[in-house]
Amino acid sequence: MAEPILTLSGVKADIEQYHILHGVDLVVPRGELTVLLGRNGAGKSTSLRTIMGLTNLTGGSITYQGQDISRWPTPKIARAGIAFVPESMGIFGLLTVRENLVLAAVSGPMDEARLQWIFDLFPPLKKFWDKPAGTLSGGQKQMLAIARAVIEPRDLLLVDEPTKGLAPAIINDLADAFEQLKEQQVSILLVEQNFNFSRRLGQSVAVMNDGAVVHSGTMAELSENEELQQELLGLGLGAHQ
Ligand SMILES: Nc1ncnc2c1ncn2[C@@H]1O[C@H](COP(=O)(O)OP(=O)(O)OP(=O)(O)O)[C@@H](O)[C@H]1O
Repeated sequence: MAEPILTLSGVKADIEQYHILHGVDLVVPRGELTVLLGRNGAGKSTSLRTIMGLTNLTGGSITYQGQDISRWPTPKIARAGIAFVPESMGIFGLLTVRENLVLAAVSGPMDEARLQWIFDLFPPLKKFWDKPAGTLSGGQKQMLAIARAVIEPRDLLLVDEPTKGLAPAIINDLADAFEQLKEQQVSILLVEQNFNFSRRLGQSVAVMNDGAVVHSGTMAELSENEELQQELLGLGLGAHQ
């Protein structure tokens, strides 16, 4: 396994009076795509938010590129190179695709070579460059949200359930784009519920249940073991969704 870019050790987090994360242990290897799976309410989104400093960490530690970022404020975490695409995507519907990307490039004008790289990853963004983002399809909006996150170089990309509500053909386009990001050794932590999408892309996998990671290993191992899938994810034998 590659060296870790991010390590969560015994991470606990509360939302208001509720204890949501009960000691999350998670390793994200550098240059790989790691999938965080688990049923609804297992704590996947809360784990991403806690990494970004958006949810109150009450115990344990988060180490990123050798630094303890557990108590860092969110802007400092973002500046250190972690990009976050929340489930709500955070794009501006009334602004054009171009304007959405211009606003995301906070350090200065967009880099032309990087923009070309983004167009290669997500061709619809070039096609709809001057269209309001609100008129894009669900999959294209997701592409724009990811493009905003990587319009400037980032070391780690956190993406929360990009396939949610998307048609199968669009999910396939999105998987192709993630394949390309993977080929370029971008470190990615992907929260997902769609097991077929996850197994196609994931190298490492962690499964959460009730606020903790209950399994971690290679995706190849989980992908081959239907009993383990049934036990951890409640997937019917041979019935992958
Ligand atoms: N704002 C909140 N107030 C109270 N409880 C919350 C809040 N947000 C999340 N929770 C609870 O925290 C737990 C974990 O939620 P989380 O969204 O992290 O789960 P998840 O694994 O991402 O699931 P999903 O796929 O449904 O988003 C759930 O029991 C949820 O009800």
